[in-house]
Amino acid sequence: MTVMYDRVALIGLGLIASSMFWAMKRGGIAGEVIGYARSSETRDVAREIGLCDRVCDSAAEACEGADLIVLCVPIGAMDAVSREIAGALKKGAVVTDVGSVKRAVIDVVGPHIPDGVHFVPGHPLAGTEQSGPRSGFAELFDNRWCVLTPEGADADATAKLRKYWEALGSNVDEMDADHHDLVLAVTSHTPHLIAYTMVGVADDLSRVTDTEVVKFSAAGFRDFTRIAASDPTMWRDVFLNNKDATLEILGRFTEELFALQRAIRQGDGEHLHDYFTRTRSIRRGIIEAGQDTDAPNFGRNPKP
Ligand SMILES: NC(=O)C1=CN([C@@H]2O[C@H](COP(=O)(O)OP(=O)(O)OC[C@H]3O[C@@H](n4cnc5c(N)ncnc54)[C@H](O)[C@@H]3O)[C@@H](O)[C@H]2O)C=CC1
Ligand SMILES: O=C(O)C(=O)Cc1ccc(O)cc1
Repeated sequence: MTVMYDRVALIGLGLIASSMFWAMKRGGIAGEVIGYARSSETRDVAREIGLCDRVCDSAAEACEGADLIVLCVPIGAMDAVSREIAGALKKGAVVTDVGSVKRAVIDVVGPHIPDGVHFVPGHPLAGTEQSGPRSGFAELFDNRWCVLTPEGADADATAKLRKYWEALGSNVDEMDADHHDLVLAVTSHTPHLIAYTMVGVADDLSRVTDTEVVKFSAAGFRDFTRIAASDPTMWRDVFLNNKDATLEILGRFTEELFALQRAIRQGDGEHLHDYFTRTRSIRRGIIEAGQDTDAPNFGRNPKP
């Protein structure tokens, strides 16, 4: 139990912020946690369930005197909240964020950060399809990666934020923001779009009833429906703000899909078999690296 920051401000009180709060409480990592959310309903829920030591009615008030400020709002709201808090940030404070896209956040938040305040962008690669102040839990970040994209930010501020995420349970890596956005386009953003599409296709298919879809959902499709139940605002903002990388990956995806479509039409079993053999090795690689979160022993593997 080591207090790393005397006062932490969480701006936006949804899945990620509430998980951070419970993880901070679990580890005794923050002296005091102050919260703010835009809607009064969310602030009322937070007060009711004891989410944050104090909940403020303005973002600026929540940031007064804070040593660490974490922006936990959808990407599209990052500009507005950083504008709101800029005047309240104390010298030496560290501002970070948890947004799923990094370049766009750096572009909109960076200009509002005053001299003497450090901005170290971040992204915990951990989440669920749930959202809102009641959805968080302390274990969310355990054994998951958190990527920091410091781009020349103060080395001490970055090193301390790294230790903070480790104290929350994560493994931490550093990356260039554009590279982060490309990696996430492959591993998270495009897969979400594909899940949204497949569930949309099932919903559109009038010859198969909704009841049949529910009744006969195989495990793969059930995973798609879970992912496609993710927060619409958050995911709209991800695609609007990681446009180039997502479009590049989608272009490659549709090319491969067309090739598989042709192999099916032409009865080219060799093409299909070779392709599926190659993709199988990716899954095996994930399991060998101890990153299979579905495995019963996940989280009990030694940290890499
Ligand atoms: N949900 C997930 O699985 C993950 C989400 N992220 C990122 O974390 C951030 C937050 O996501 P979640 O916690 O899932 O969202 P959420 O929807 O659960 O919570 C978002 C919070 O922000 C508040 N908010 C929205 N607009 C606001 C504004 N203009 N001013 C102040 N508050 C505002 C909402 O009222 C809500 O309290 C997003 O940027 C997302 O890309 C990162 C990793 C995983
Ligand atoms: O629920 C899932 O499967 C996720 O993929 C969660 C998630 C969503 C967004 C992120 O930026 C990181 C992780």
